[in-house]
Amino acid sequence: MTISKLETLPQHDRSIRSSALNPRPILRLQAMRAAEMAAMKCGSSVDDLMEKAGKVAASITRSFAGNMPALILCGPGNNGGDGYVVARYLAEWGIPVSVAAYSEPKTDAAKKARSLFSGKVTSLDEAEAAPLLIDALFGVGMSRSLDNALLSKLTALSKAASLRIAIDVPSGVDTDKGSLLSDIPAFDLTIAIGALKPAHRLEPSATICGRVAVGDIDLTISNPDLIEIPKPRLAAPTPADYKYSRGYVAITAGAMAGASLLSAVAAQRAGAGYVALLGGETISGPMALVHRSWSREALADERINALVIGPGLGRDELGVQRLSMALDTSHPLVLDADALFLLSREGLDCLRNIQQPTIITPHEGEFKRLFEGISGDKLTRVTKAAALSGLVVVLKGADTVIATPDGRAAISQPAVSWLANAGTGDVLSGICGAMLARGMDPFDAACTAVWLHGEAARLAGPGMIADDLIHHLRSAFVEVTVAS
Ligand SMILES: NC(=O)C1=CN([C@@H]2O[C@H](COP(=O)(O)OP(=O)(O)OC[C@H]3O[C@@H](n4cnc5c(N)ncnc54)[C@H](OP(=O)(O)O)[C@@H]3O)[C@@H](O)[C@H]2O)[C@@H](O)CC1
Ligand SMILES: [K+]
Repeated sequence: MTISKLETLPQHDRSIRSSALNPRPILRLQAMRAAEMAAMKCGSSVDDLMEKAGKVAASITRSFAGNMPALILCGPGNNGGDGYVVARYLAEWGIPVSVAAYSEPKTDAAKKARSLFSGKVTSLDEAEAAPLLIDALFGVGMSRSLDNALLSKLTALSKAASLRIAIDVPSGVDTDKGSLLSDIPAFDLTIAIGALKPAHRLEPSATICGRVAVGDIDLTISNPDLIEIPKPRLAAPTPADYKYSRGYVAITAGAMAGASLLSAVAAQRAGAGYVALLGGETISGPMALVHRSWSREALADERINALVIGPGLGRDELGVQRLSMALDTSHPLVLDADALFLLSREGLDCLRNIQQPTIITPHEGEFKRLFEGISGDKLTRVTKAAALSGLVVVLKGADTVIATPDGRAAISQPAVSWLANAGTGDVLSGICGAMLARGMDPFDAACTAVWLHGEAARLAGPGMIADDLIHHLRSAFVEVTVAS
């Protein structure tokens, strides 16, 4: 290749700096029904969809459980219909299968599916336990708690089984809220029909679901407003990059040295080219960390691409002053920890002048203090909080939910429970800062940060502390880094 040809190679594409591979949509009941209707407009009947649903569920079941004899519990609606289709396929494949019905099928599609299954169907009372229990009682049409007789039968059959699989959602969860309508047993695998639902990712139902596999039934889902936080792809620095082009993150120090240091080192390990601790001269840390005195001039530095404030800030007068000065800048912001405490004390009105991209990362307690009047399930609360505050809200937890003021939202895959310890939130805010500083919009920045944080925790494993997260952030980074 000649030099002139080399020079005409495409420039570094900024879009690849933050692209994710096909996020998986999460469909609430209404969106699920809409996708079903859209499929029908394109020529699929409910029978077709049920056939696909049952076939893919049977196939996933066989991969998961092998030839284990199965007992399938079928309800009156289309979830029960899926169950009859699963039964037909498993029987065709030579797997011993018995079916017990809660009641006769009530929908046309379920009646047809029932009629095509040539095996015996007993009443639920007569059902005998099998090594594999398949729950096709109720799916997204579950409208109330299970009656006591049904609940105790389900519990007994579940205890007697070696493996438990739920079709679409476990019978007894609220599909949109992720709450439990009854005290149901946990499953080893849930086969989500067509797409994930909030119940597969929100607690407590996410835990009840066990592992989740999505059974594809060829639904077309465009521009979902709710997604699962995807594995990101981050471009490696190019030869043209230099420290400031990779992002300058300023971390505000304060009363508690360790927390702001954790946040700063996390920002460094999350790829920021330049990280400065403002106002934390006495704090040690890596030699590559820059220490700058707190001053209006330092804060006004136009090279700053993201300002993190809150970890270790303190709740005293100094903290209040620093927060107020930070809010007066035009830097993209990450507000966490003590900044959130002070905001809840001073009132959300302090945020009225904020125009720049801003992420807040409360845990449940901070969220409740900040948004006192907001109630409901986690997804609803975070969505309302984002609309009310005009900020990207990251409500942390085993099921972290991120929402934007314009109504988009994302839920994480279940996080490892070892993450519940001091300092892990400080690390997350530093990673958020690094992602904002590399120019991502705040929703993508928050999603990427939560993914990297969760992956670092998974890699760190049992007994991890916040410092270990920073160490494992590098390995998490390796997994998502693509050549530029
Ligand atoms: N989306 C798709 O594209 C596709 C979806 N498919 C499948 O359809 C499922 C949704 O089916 P669905 O709408 O018929 O509702 P479903 O969950 O079977 O339950 C409704 C029935 O249960 C009853 N019932 C409710 N709660 C109860 C309780 N506690 N105790 C007793 N009864 C209770 C309720 O009675 P009612 O409230 O009307 O009195 C009604 O009779 C979905 O999850 C997926 O598996 C695929 O087949 C095709 C493609
Ligand atoms: K079910």
